[in-house]
Amino acid sequence: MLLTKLQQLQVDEGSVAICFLGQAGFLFKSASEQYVIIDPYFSNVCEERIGPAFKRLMPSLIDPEQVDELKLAAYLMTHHHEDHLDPVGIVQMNNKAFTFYAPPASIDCLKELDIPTSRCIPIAEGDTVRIGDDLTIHAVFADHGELAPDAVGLVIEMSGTTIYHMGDTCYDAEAFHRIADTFDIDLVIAPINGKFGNMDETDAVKAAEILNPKCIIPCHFWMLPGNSGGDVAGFLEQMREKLPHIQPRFMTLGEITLLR
Ligand SMILES: Nc1ccn([C@@H]2O[C@@H]3COP(=O)(O)O[C@H]3[C@H]2O)c(=O)n1
Repeated sequence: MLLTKLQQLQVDEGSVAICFLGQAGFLFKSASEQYVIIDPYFSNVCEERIGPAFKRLMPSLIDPEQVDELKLAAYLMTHHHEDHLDPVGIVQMNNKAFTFYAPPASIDCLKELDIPTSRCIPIAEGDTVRIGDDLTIHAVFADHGELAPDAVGLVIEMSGTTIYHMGDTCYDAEAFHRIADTFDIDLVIAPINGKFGNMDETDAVKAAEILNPKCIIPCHFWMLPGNSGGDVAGFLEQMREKLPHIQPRFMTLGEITLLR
């Protein structure tokens, strides 16, 4: 149902539809009807592999098989942890007429799932990938520590907009200044869980001050009790007080918003 809604949505030139899938997962649709998915978490594999505190609280609103039917322009992953690279969901995608772009440890996981090498493109900080006329992906800094040394953030340019999905990262003012100097960012998607080295809501506000986007969407909250803290209300309050010129968009699960 959610995907039907997204497919029926008219996206005007110069706009991108952003659909929040929960945790760090997002699905983007451009005016030219290109779909890009990033870090979707479809299953409950974190509880199975890590333990009961990692049981998912929110249902997945999309089936991997349905996503497959969208004929994605790109399936992007910021790193290999299961809530970003869902091995259960990925093997349920039957046709797989799309390419994965992900850091090397993630590519290794895909190969273990028997995804052909021809469909796995490794990316690292500093890489740029152009896909057709209207989609460019830049792999940028992320610091997720020893848990995922090759983790990246991703800057996605599509339909005349620039979206920066920060991936899982700590706060690093110097690195964020470099990114702000390189890209004119419309939307930042920032983790706020404050666990396993990730930024919390205060860090996300400080990052927004440096990156200076038009709007910011918080993510990585309330999905897995063991790994999804995050004070959304505190984030919204701090944004209102400190950065009133930047629009925070708190998205509910399955919500679709238009970025212009
Ligand atoms: N006991 C644990 C706790 C956490 N984890 C993983 O560590 C990751 C840190 O951030 P993440 O990438 O959102 O996902 C976490 C778990 O997969 C794990 O594998 N075992």
